[in-house]
Amino acid sequence: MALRGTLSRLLRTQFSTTCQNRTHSVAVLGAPFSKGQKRRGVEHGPKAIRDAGLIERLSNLDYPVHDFGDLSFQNLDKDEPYMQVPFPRSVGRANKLLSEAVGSAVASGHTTVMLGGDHSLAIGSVEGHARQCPDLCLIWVDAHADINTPLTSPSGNLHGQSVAFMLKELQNKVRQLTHFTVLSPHSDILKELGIQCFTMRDIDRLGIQRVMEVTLDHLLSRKQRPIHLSFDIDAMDPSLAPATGTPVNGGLTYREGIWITEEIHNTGLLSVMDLVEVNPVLGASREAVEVTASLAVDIIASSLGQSRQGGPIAQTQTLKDDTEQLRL
Ligand SMILES: NC(=[NH2+])NCCC[C@H](N)C(=O)O
Ligand SMILES: [Mn+2]
Ligand SMILES: [Mn+2]
Repeated sequence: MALRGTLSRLLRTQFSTTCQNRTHSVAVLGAPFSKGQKRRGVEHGPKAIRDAGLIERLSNLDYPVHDFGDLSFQNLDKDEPYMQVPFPRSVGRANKLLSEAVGSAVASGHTTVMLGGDHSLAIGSVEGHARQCPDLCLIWVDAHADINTPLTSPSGNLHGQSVAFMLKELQNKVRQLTHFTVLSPHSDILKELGIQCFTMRDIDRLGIQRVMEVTLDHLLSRKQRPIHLSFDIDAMDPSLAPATGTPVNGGLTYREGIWITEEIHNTGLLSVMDLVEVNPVLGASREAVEVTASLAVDIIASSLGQSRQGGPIAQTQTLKDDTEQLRL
């Protein structure tokens, strides 16, 4: 009994250090995959984001950055559609590979950044993360709720179904995975499932500051949980992120996007983030592609603590300033 007690304490300690305190090092993982939808080009997302200077930008922050390069996804000769769903086996395989890669990056103690690729990759990314950190919470920033099923999907594409797959697949395996927040258009099913959701109208009404306050309170007030941020670049207004497959007018402003990521960074709980749906082939010009990719870099860097002035957010400096203000 005593031995079992000690062992389980030891395992608990290991588990909690794996899933907390994760700003020591960053792992970057490219996932050049596009078969969660039918348009070509989104597999070049990781290269476009790296070419826009991601690694250099992250290196200016305070911790070591490990670029693990791109996963290599094999092409399957035979991958017949399932109902309307194209490439079901390719998506399954890619996500299995990604799940393992994300899982081992998290287990090694890195805050992990997954560069997509299309948003079907969140299935594997969240699964790999959840295996290590079963009590994670998920923040989904997107112009779409991605909660279609093969029956309800207008396109059949799996990148519009990732959240549905997570709920279905993971609810038995990872029972605690009930803490979701989606920042995206309203959907009745989200309400029915008790998933908190903020639409652009909510953001207009409440302001992004209040929206993030309520979101983080909902997810973290009872318990500090590791955060999985799944950021679809199409959440940003198409004037800022034109090179993407399913743009929607009236998206987030630059400052709203950065506010979201700053607030997530400030929790100190970001554990894994996905940055998906940058499609360099769909940009109308080279400039459109560069603008989109460099916005992706800004979003990632800000999630990892880059201040608006460029350097890391100096926590101690902020504290000191506050104290001095109090003394005055
Ligand atoms: N990850 C994305 N960009 N998803 C777009 C989904 C679009 C549409 N709702 C569909 O199911 O096909
Ligand atoms: Mn989307
Ligand atoms: Mn999406």
